[in-house]
Amino acid sequence: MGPSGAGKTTLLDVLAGRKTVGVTEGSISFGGVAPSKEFLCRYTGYVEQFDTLLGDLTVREMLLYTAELKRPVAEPLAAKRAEVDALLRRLGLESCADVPIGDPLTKGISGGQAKRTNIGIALVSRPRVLFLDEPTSGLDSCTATEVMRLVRALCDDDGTTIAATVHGPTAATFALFDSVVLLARGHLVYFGRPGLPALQYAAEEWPVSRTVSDILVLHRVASNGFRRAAGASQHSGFAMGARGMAGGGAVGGDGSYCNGVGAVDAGGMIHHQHGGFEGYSDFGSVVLEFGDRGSAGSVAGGMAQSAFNVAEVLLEAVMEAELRGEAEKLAAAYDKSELKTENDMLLRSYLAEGARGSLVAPRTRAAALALARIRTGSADAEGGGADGFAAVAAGRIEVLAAAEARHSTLQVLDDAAALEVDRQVSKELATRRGTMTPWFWGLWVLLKYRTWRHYRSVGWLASRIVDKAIIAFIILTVYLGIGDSFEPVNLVNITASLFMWAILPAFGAASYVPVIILERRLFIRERADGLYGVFTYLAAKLAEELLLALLVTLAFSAVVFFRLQLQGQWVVFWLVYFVDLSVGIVLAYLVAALSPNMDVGNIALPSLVVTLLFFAGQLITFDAIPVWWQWYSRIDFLRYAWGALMLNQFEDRDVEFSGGLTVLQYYSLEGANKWSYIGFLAIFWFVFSLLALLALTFIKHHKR
Ligand SMILES: Nc1ncnc2c1ncn2[C@@H]1O[C@H](COP(=O)(O)OP(=O)(O)OP(=O)(O)O)[C@@H](O)[C@H]1O
Repeated sequence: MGPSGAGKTTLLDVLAGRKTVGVTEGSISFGGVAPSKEFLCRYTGYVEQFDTLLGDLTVREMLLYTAELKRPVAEPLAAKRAEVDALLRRLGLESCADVPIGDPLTKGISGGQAKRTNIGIALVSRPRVLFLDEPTSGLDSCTATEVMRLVRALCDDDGTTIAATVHGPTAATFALFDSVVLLARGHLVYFGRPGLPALQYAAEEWPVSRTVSDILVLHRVASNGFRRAAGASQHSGFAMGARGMAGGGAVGGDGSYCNGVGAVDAGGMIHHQHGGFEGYSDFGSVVLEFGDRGSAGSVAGGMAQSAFNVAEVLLEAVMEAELRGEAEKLAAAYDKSELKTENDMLLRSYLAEGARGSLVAPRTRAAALALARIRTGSADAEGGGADGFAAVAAGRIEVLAAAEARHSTLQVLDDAAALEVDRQVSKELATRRGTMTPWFWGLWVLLKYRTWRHYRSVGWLASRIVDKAIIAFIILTVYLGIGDSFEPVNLVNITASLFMWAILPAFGAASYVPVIILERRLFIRERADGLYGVFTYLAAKLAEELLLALLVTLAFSAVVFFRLQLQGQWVVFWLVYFVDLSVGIVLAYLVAALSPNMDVGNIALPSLVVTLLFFAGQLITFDAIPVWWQWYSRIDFLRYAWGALMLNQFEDRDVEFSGGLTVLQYYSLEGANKWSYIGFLAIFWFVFSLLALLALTFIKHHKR
């Protein structure tokens, strides 16, 4: 927890191995050892602050898609379905299971449902650790509490370790956490229990001004009971109680705190016996009850009640310190505190215990601390067993906590199952594979869920067919029947029609750029989640596009070739068109992978294609190109596409064209082989594919 910019997401990213920029110091241990990238991909889940879902899938499909990619291939589909159904039930998503998720423009599920779907995605593979970045952001307080209760249940029921960032939790939400890391400007200012203990710490250790007076009062009330608090406080006039505390009462003061609800007399305090206050929980909040003047007994009559959110007080205090440029002071106070000494001891104990220690970590801090003393061989504990422990407990830890700690200790030491868990975790930590499924399975799942859905989407299909249909229509109507006329006046028309046929797929490829850029956030998340590798992703994208391109090019090339009455082989005419379009698509992917954003991507590809036009051989013949530009013509794939079409048209009838030169001589194509040219085109496809693969793998536009 911490104010905006405190470093919450940064801390989470560092822990989850998702930080891509900056220098990180220190070390991170999972189960006692530094985690590998592969372990983090496979055995941890990360729910980002913003939704990264596939809008055209339903909630159930989204979870099943993830399950098929993240759970073992050997597991039958029925078992995966059952797991997804159980998750839907658990996450309260049954009512919207078959509703398409939607996107900002097409309303699908609600914000809370989307958040729960994201959590479901992270849970599909039953991760050891679940990271949640502001899981409650954008949700109303009721839904937020509901989501966090669900998360708490995951921890309680499955033993999943949860690390979540929260910005301004409700009292109820705050109470769900076992411990809180409070950050300010990237510094750790508190690490311990939430609620009153945190308040107590703040009151004692933080050098803050205004808020501290409130904190102090509360702290005294909390730790010493009302009697002493009343005596000490000149600030507040309120009656107060917290569930689980010794009692409640009205505290006299000057009324400054109680918003004019009616203060009791200064210095006066009356006990009241109103037990069982409606606090949200032991540590989440303190309930303030503003009573009638001087009459705490009449709690029922005319009483105003207000919940005091400890998280809010802490945040307010931290923000105040930040505003005064004193965040470092809070951090320094923590560094010197007894709390830090205790935390360090706990940490050493967990590290020493490794996987077993962290998995069987006791629930309460007091118990954990007692355990730590035993584990680290503290003098008190060396007395042995329960007695030794009781000695520790007698000092600073309550007897109840001692019993709990002893129980946990016995569990740690005696439970054979813990050894098995230990072994299992060690195996997981040693994993060398970031993804669960082989590449061909990943490819199949991507095609099954995403491509199949695209192929049923009119919008998706239209964006890939209509442009080619329009071009084919124009070429058809403009150049109709010119292909078999070898009159000198018609030769330019033929070369021009072939030129247009060769270059337009490259221009049209601009429409494939957004696919990669718009999906970038999803791709990064799914890759980091270990759903698939870059090769699988690229292969799926290309398979999806090339299959459609195959059908579209077959249809349009047949109509154009025969209606224009072009010469040569139709199969060459089609093949050039198909390979040319494929090169354009993969070039678009390469440009998209290199482009930091849509603006750059949109301008980059058309600009590049324009430069290629100049050197394709039709606007200026190869021999006429200045020598220092000829290299560019050699690596211009459009030159080979158009060249192959020209060779197909004229190789059997190379008529005189200009200046005593035949067509192929004039365009420097004489002696060239159309199949070699098609082969060159194919090489471009492979080279661009490889470059796109490298760019997608190594270029990280997403800085976090
Ligand atoms: N320990 C640190 N050392 C140096 N810089 C840090 C540290 N922690 C965070 N930062 C920097 O502070 C900035 C804010 O961090 P971050 O986005 O993690 O904050 P946040 O608490 O998640 O904010 P918000 O609530 O607005 O999302 C980032 O530029 C980050 O790089």
